[in-house]
Amino acid sequence: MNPSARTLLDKLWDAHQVVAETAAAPGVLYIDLHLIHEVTTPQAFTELRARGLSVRRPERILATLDHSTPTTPRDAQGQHVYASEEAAAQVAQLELNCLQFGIDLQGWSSESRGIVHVIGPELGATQPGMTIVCGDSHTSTHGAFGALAFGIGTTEVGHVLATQCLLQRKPKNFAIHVEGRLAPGVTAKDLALHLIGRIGVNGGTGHVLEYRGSAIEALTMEERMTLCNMSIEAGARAGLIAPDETTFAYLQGRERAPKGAAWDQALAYWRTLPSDAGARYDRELRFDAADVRPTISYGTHPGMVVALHAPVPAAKDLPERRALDYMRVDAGKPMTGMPVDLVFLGSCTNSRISDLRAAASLLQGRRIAANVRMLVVPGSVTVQREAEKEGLDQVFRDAGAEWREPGCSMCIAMNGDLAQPGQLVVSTSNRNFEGRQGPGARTVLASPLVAAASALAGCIADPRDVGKSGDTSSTREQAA
Ligand SMILES: CC(C)[C@H](C(=O)O)[C@@H](O)C(=O)O
Ligand code: SF4
Repeated sequence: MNPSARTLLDKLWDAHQVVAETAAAPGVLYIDLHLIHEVTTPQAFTELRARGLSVRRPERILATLDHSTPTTPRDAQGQHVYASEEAAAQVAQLELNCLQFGIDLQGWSSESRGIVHVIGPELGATQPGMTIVCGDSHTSTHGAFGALAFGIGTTEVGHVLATQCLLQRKPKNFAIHVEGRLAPGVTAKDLALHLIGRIGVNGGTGHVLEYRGSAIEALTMEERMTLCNMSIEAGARAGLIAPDETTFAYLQGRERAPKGAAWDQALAYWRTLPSDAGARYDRELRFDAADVRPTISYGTHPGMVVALHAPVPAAKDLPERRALDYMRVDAGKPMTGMPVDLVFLGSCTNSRISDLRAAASLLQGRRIAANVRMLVVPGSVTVQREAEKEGLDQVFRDAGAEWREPGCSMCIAMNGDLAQPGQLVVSTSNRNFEGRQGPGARTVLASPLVAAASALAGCIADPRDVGKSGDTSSTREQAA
């Protein structure tokens, strides 16, 4: 054991802690990139105004509109149709705040607008070695690049706006080693759900999860983002993956990535970031990628998951019994075959181009079931344009799905996209608590492949069965 060996987290921390933490006080961490959106910023700007403060480094902020924005086209008068006055006011307020404080906003007219966690990487603003914060829990997504990225509260948003620094205590190191290869039809989403099922929704509390091993190295950047996105659902402060050639290839040439000599210099630094051999972790977990099967949630938190055809486990306590009741799920039976009302393909977990391609590969030349409504919501205008260039929008429309404008959409149901009470939604998003997708709505978290297969079958179905003769109806019979 080398006592000076450091983990990726240790290195990121050491490089950004400008005042050391003591037993009595947290340390001061310098923040490289601050992401902001319309929901968690209004009070922070109000506070700045009240104190007569300016924004310390406006050029270090990436601002976008995503949560409250409608995903339907403008009306006949060319106006956006907001779900509520509150939603419209949030958007107008961020527009005004950005204007007044000199912040560049990816607003309605920007070709770069989209879900904050989709556009950061897309623009190359998210880079290895950075500290990245946002008033949003799924900031963990950006850890896929070897950046220390985590969610903060609205008060802290104000601190970062004013000082570009944050008071923080260092989290602990938790290594998740995954060796081998995911089987065909098994995705990064399945891996994330499987992991949360294993360690629980509080399993990562107080820790940063560093995903390691051959199975992680084999993932694309978009798959790594899906995995890191859900770290917060395991209770972790953040997720991390060491930057490697896959990371560098993804970033090179992107709008905000370093160029020329600055690129070479950045690359040299980024290569020093991976955890040293012999570095010590506070906790470690190992499993084989081959253990992961297509996985879905059956309850009302992302830790209540089950392999696609496996029986739903019996409730262990009162909250679990309540969850099964709410979901109208029977213990002892598999989820496959359960009738589906809605399918949502979108959110910062699974709305990137590879997610849309995966779903489209199953929907191509087929029709979704008559009882199902399917919403396809690209994560950004960039994803939207690329999908349209490839003709994926037409594949979705021809299959009977709705092709929408980018935004958080039905992931959070604060923008007009929501399920009706009692409706069952197979959703590629990351949260499934009671009412998340609308009052009384029942959410089943799944991969884009499972979502597409379920849309086709009209009930929860296995993507590996699509195209096999008589498969989907036989799943339905099984349930009856
Ligand atoms: C609105 C925001 C504070 C919230 C979050 O922090 O995650 C949202 O993005 C969510 O997914 O629930
Ligand atoms: S897509 Fe969903 S999880 Fe992601 S930032 Fe938006 S509301 Fe939060």
